[in-house]
Amino acid sequence: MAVFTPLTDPQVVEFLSRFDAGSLVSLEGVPAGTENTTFFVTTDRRELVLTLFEQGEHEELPFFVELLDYLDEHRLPVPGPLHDRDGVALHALAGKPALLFPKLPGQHPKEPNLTQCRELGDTLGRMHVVSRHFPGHRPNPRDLHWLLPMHHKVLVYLSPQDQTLMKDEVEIYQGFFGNAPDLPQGALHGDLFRDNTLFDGDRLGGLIDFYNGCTGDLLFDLAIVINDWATDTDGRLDAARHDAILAAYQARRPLTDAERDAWPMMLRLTALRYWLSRLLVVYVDPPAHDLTPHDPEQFRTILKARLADGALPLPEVNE
Ligand SMILES: Nc1ncnc2c1ncn2[C@@H]1O[C@H](COP(=O)(O)OP(=O)(O)O)[C@@H](O)[C@H]1O
Ligand SMILES: N[C@@H](CCOP(=O)(O)O)C(=O)O
Repeated sequence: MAVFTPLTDPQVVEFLSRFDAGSLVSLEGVPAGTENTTFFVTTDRRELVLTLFEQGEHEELPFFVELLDYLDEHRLPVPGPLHDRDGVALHALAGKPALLFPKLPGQHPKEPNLTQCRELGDTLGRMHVVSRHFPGHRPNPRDLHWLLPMHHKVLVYLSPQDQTLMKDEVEIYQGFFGNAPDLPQGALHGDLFRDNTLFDGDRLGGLIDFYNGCTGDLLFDLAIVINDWATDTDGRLDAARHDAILAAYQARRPLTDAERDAWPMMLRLTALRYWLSRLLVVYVDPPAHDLTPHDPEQFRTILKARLADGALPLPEVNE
């Protein structure tokens, strides 16, 4: 159960009174969240989601509001936050920063089919076309600049072989990305796993949970998607899902030559990024609340599979 901050009906009634969103009918805590407190709020006019921010840098919340507003204005399927009658989106509730969102339709796909993969690739491609012009700025909090200092913190918990694997990988990324290949930049989701999407059947209802959102290499976002959406249980790439996502993505935004060169390395870097962030949660900085952490091993397996197999050929782009 992940309602870290309970709310009463009168608190929510008072909160809703600032918005043109109708009157409270029901309030339901959402068990699925892992970082923030989420409620489904039904009013006599619409279905909403109320998020209370439990952790993270609260001063970064205006960036997320601007990014979601921007993507919503460009007709991407994201929950554009509701603004009150004075135009303000971000408020405090029960002492926590709070945002109200439209409730988007659908469920998280566990085993996405090829139509869903195409939808996702198409939407991410559209998003990256518009996000290149997003004026905001937030450096990627999980890129190589983060890997470099943070990987030292977990080495002591790893077997000698895994220590070597992690150290060697970070050094290789430093050599490759340190020489700064010229990769297209823009705003990223930063964590676009299946459980941060909602599908209503084969229709993409929305992309949610933008709190890893940042600006940086667009390729980083795409590699996270492929490692989560197109990987089999043994960590190896699933060619059909891989091709469906990448063909649809590239129909919107073909990869540049520099991105094609960097692709195998970016798949490895983003796999290690999650191996490391999950190890940090398990060994170094466990959450205050009692939730089962994600399994770091899954991303070690993915990294080893990318090393053994390399990347699959990128599908041809139809001009
Ligand atoms: N706009 C939305 N529309 C529909 N469901 C949502 C929306 N936002 C969040 N949810 C639901 O709430 C759950 C938790 O939200 P999320 O932002 O992922 O929280 P956390 O960051 O704590 O993991 C999601 O898994 C999803 O089921
Ligand atoms: N989706 C991630 C969790 C978010 O990553 P973090 O670096 O913000 O902790 C996962 O599956 O590990």
